[in-house]
Amino acid sequence: MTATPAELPARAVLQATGLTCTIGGAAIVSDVDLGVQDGELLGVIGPNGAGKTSLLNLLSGLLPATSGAVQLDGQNISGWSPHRRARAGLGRTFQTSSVFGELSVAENVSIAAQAFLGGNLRLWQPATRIRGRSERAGAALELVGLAGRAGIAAGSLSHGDKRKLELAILLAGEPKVMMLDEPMAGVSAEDVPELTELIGRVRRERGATVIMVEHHMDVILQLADRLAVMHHGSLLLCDTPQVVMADATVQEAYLGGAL
Ligand SMILES: Nc1ncnc2c1ncn2[C@@H]1O[C@H](COP(=O)(O)OP(=O)(O)OP(=O)(O)O)[C@@H](O)[C@H]1O
Repeated sequence: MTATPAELPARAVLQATGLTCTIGGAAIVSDVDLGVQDGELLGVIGPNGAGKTSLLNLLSGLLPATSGAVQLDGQNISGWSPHRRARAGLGRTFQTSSVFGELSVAENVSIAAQAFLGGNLRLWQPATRIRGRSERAGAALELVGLAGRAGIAAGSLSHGDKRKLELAILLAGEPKVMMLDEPMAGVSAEDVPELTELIGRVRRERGATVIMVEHHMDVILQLADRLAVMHHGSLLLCDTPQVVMADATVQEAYLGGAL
């Protein structure tokens, strides 16, 4: 009997299989099987040192895998450089802010849009390419609410606004998968709700597929469709937030530690 669409497994845009990284004899990520479905927000949680950032680094190619595979849209991208993975649609932000402070807000986003459209940053460019670049950059800045501050130096933005700019930079590259590494890190408590709302809006308006590492449980519970729990480099559990939060092993893993 043919399966109905509802019974068919959802399509994983990004799939890790047996992903392992051993450094100096220690497995910092061990045999992780994890798929991110089209349009979902997958939260990655776990105590400090559990391997969350290392998992993102393995997916984005910044850390070489000892074994295992990564597939993007069904294509095996294992062994590809970080740059090639980014060009193929794996976008990434980092725990620490990574904007060019001397450049304007608009220039920061323009560079990302240019990289997506291809070509280099030479002065002479065909008018269509310049238009495409500035339209993409403008739309991304509009979405994150920074269009009115496009001309100011990125370095003069508040930490929360720098995080918004990083999102705009990511969006301008139109990634298939957005990987956010602790987007709330360093953001003041009063800016957290606005940034949380923004990530939710980006998902709704762009249909974005997101993997997000975050320690703020209130944020992750508000945004995530599923939660992957890392512990000592292994994937402890991946399920709905309700199932994960009720799981005795997860609660034990966190006993005495910050979620
Ligand atoms: N390049 C590396 N060389 C050696 N050890 C590393 C390297 N990168 C990470 N580790 C180790 O791997 C473990 C996992 O680190 P990772 O940063 O991935 O954890 P995390 O879950 O993101 O932690 P946090 O929540 O504190 O950011 C840690 O013990 C860390 O010291």
